[in-house]
Amino acid sequence: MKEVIIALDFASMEQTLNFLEKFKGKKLFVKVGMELYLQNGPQILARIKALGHKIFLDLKLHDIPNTVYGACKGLAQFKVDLLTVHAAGGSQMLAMAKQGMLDGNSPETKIIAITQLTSTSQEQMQTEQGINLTLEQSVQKYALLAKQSGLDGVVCSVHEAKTIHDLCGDEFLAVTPGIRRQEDAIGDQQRVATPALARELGANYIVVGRPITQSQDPVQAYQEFCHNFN
Ligand SMILES: O=C(O)c1cc(=O)[nH]c(=O)n1[C@@H]1O[C@H](COP(=O)(O)O)[C@@H](O)[C@H]1O
Repeated sequence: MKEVIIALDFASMEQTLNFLEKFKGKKLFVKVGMELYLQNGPQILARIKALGHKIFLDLKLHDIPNTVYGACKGLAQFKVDLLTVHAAGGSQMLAMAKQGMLDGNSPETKIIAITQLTSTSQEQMQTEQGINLTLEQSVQKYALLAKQSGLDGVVCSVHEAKTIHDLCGDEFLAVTPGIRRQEDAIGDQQRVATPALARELGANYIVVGRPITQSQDPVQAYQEFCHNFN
């Protein structure tokens, strides 16, 4: 299944609902990240769900295992489709995230791990995080850790998607942000790719924010991303 996920990086519920209205009832897969969730709370999830959209809840949880377990157990009630945690939290934290979701009775929520953010370059990773690997190796290491800890996939850039499937299997999800068409501004992203390259390298989902949300015609931009990815 290949789908375009729209990142709803808005501050308010009103802005979000106005944006979604433009799609005239089409069922979408949308991402609620920290900007929207932290200012509007869980009610934003209920509102979006009531419209029939699938939800990727991107909270990038990263804490001690017991705390992440409790957060996931609590978040299970919202029955989101995807949830993010940071692979850097370690194998025990990753396993406890999954366990929390199961104990909260939402086995259908897939948990995926952030490997290296698409805004991180290899040089920055090596100098600031002190990781003495290539970026590709670091992403692979985190992907294997996530897989061994029972997670459903990872967030990575398109450039790492193929090796992740080779290493972890085709069922293991590669969810890829940092998607830009030739004409789009790159902004704060580092490891970017076009939707066509994402298709070619086997990404399961592409996550697209500003090129759609800031577009003059978001519906048309969304359709263009879908067309080029599918
Ligand atoms: O977890 C994410 O979704 C994520 C991980 C990552 O490595 N890079 C990344 O850009 N994202 C998210 O993907 C979206 C990308 O937005 P744009 O750069 O506007 O397309 C944002 O909502 C980011 O929070």
